[in-house]
Amino acid sequence: MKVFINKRIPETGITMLEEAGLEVTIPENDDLSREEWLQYCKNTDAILNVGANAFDHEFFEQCPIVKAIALFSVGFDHVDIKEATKRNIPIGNTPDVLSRATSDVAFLLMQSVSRRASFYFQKVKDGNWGNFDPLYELGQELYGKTLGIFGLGRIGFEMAEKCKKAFGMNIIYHNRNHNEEVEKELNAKYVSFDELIEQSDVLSIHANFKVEQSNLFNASVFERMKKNVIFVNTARGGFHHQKDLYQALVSGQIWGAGLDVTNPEPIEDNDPILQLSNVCVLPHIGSATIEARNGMARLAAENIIAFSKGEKMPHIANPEVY
Ligand SMILES: NC(=O)c1ccc[n+]([C@@H]2O[C@H](COP(=O)([O-])OP(=O)(O)OC[C@H]3O[C@@H](n4cnc5c(N)ncnc54)[C@H](O)[C@@H]3O)[C@@H](O)[C@H]2O)c1
Ligand SMILES: O=C(O)[C@H](O)CO
Repeated sequence: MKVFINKRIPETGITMLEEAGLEVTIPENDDLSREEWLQYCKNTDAILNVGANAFDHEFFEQCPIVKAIALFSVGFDHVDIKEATKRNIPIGNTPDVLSRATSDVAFLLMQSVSRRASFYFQKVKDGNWGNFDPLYELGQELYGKTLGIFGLGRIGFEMAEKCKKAFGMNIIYHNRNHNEEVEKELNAKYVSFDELIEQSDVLSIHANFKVEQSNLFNASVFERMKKNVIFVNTARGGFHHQKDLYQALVSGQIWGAGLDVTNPEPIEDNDPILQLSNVCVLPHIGSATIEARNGMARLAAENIIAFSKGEKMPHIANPEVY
């Protein structure tokens, strides 16, 4: 069986595939245009995909030979799941192995913004250490504050747990369903969306993205948040309206923002948000640790190998395919 991988992944995954007797193709140039990428996809049985290439109507029409797709990500918002399922194509993903690393980044962004760390680091790099000033660009402490989690799944839980342990934060959450275990374990309280945005001192997004939720966090939501709120998004940039977020930050309607994901991605070079002292932006590095990336490679390879043996993929985004 032929497997196309569009970008090199940790060796462990490639070795697993080769030892399973699969024919692996990885292009020399791994920065493929859409056309080049489609060309490779047309000639393969299975795809191990790194990145946000859209598996949309065009893809499924042009690549009828593809029988299985293993994503090198937990998120699958770039895949038309209905269409894949209709065509009996299992879509594998990589849950759990990146939850710690991604929640670490949410925690890091929260702290970086609360103490203006990236702003001050830039000043030092610019040779502008500055004099001790009792009133200049002060941070705020997180002890005992309220953390609101939007989407309390695997990553949201780990973020809530860290914030509880490190800062004794009160946890409120809004999710598709109640999670009684989490309520008991972290003394977390389920709230409505309105309560979440009105009561949080830190609001951290961890839901999986669907296009219907584009720009859910927009001007009308930012204006109802607390003035001291730190807005953290490590889920998908599509959840927030980038210009409305800028306005809310620059007008002091909200206190700060930590973003590992932006809208659009990559962020535009001239996005004025990059000039603000109350913002920290990272280039989508949630899962960028050796441990998480090795785990992702292993899970993605397990998915492809299971498929090649006629077995169910063990980590799957569309279990209804079986
Ligand atoms: N920044 C990164 O590098 C990075 C890394 C990994 C994952 N992610 C993102 O994080 C997301 C979450 O990953 P996970 O493993 O925790 O997923 P998960 O499925 O375990 O958790 C998502 C939770 O969000 C809830 N949810 C979805 N839509 C909602 C809505 N409209 N209202 C309320 N709750 C809603 C779901 O019920 C679920 O409990 C991924 O889908 C991905 O987009 C980003
Ligand atoms: O969803 C994920 O796993 C990350 O965002 C990497 O794409």
